[in-house]
Amino acid sequence: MAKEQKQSMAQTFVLAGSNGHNSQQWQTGLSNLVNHPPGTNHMSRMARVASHVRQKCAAYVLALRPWSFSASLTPVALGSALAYKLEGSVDLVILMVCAVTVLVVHGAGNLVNTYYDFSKGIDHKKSDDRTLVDEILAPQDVVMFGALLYSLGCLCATLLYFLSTLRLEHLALIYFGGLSSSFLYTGGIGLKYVALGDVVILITFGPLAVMFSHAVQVGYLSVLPLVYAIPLALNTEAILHSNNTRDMDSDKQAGIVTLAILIGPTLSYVLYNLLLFVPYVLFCILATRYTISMALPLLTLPMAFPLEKQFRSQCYAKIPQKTAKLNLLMGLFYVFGIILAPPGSLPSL
Ligand SMILES: CC(C)=CCC/C(C)=C/CC/C(C)=C/CC/C(C)=C/COP(=O)(O)OP(=O)(O)O
Ligand SMILES: Cc1cc(O)c2ccccc2c1O
Repeated sequence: MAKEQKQSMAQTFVLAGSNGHNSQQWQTGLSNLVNHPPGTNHMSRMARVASHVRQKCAAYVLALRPWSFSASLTPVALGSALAYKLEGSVDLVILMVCAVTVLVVHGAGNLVNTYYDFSKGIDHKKSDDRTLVDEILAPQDVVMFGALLYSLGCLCATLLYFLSTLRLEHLALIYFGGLSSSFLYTGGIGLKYVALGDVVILITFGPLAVMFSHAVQVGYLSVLPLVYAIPLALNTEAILHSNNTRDMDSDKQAGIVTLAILIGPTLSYVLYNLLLFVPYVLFCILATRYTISMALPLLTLPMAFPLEKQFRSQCYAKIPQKTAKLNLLMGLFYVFGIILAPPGSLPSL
């Protein structure tokens, strides 16, 4: 094979990697490169392979939409903080494994969402999620990656069974509840497409995830984490609601129904404000009635007002991402508030 021919083959591979195209093309390019074509500089070949592996890895990480991960990390931190207050200590290994479990199930849910939104023609060139629309990854890559994450989640849940004293049936109930919600959000019956996505998010990213993280630490199920999850769950739902309000027109065209479509733009604005500001009202009540450390999340109020203003002006660009940033900070301050509360000062059931 002539040297120029091999170089053009390598270039095809470069293009396949950067534009995406399909994984078969990428693999063909890769095997051609690693098959040591004579006359090609070994180091530059290796550098190209390394660069493409890096590009592919970056594509997989971006497909997970990591900006949304605050939504699953804050409830894990909250559940562990509550366990710390109740039991006086937390097991850091359990905390880490629990965080990875919830994170990978969330990530898998995002991939299922990417796959089904694309196959139903809901995602388009102007969508936030263009992993498949722009051919950054092939649908088969997304399916395989999702299956890998679900398997990793099951492995972590098994590890948690051995690390925690929580009964198997309780652990399995919450874990598979989270796993099925993450799939059914867009897969199977597709709860998102029949205006039930908001309920799924409120439950999974709120009570379910907080309860899971609390239960693996203390070894039993309790209703306390469900109550503490309320302010955080409302704020997390604000992320999704802003997302759905932004996508209202394209979702309508695609023939799906979301809560934002059902209630229209004006009530959507009212709902976004409720989801954004009711948690602050709850923190004010907790701070004045119980302990001042519960006022810590109020430090994020200056971030909430610009979001309200941006939503009111119907300029929805990046509102979900900005709300997710607020979610992370509010969640962290909430957790610190709980940790710093004097013993016995927090409301208990
Ligand atoms: C308790 C355990 C073990 C796990 C819980 C783990 C969680 C939180 C699972 C929830 C997974 C889930 C429902 C993911 C869906 C994520 C989501 C809201 C995607 C956004 O979907 P769209 O509304 O289509 O947004 P885009 O328009 O940006 O695609
Ligand atoms: C991608 C994505 C998008 C969202 O709007 C989310 C909202 C709440 C929780 C998770 C979300 C998410 O993972």
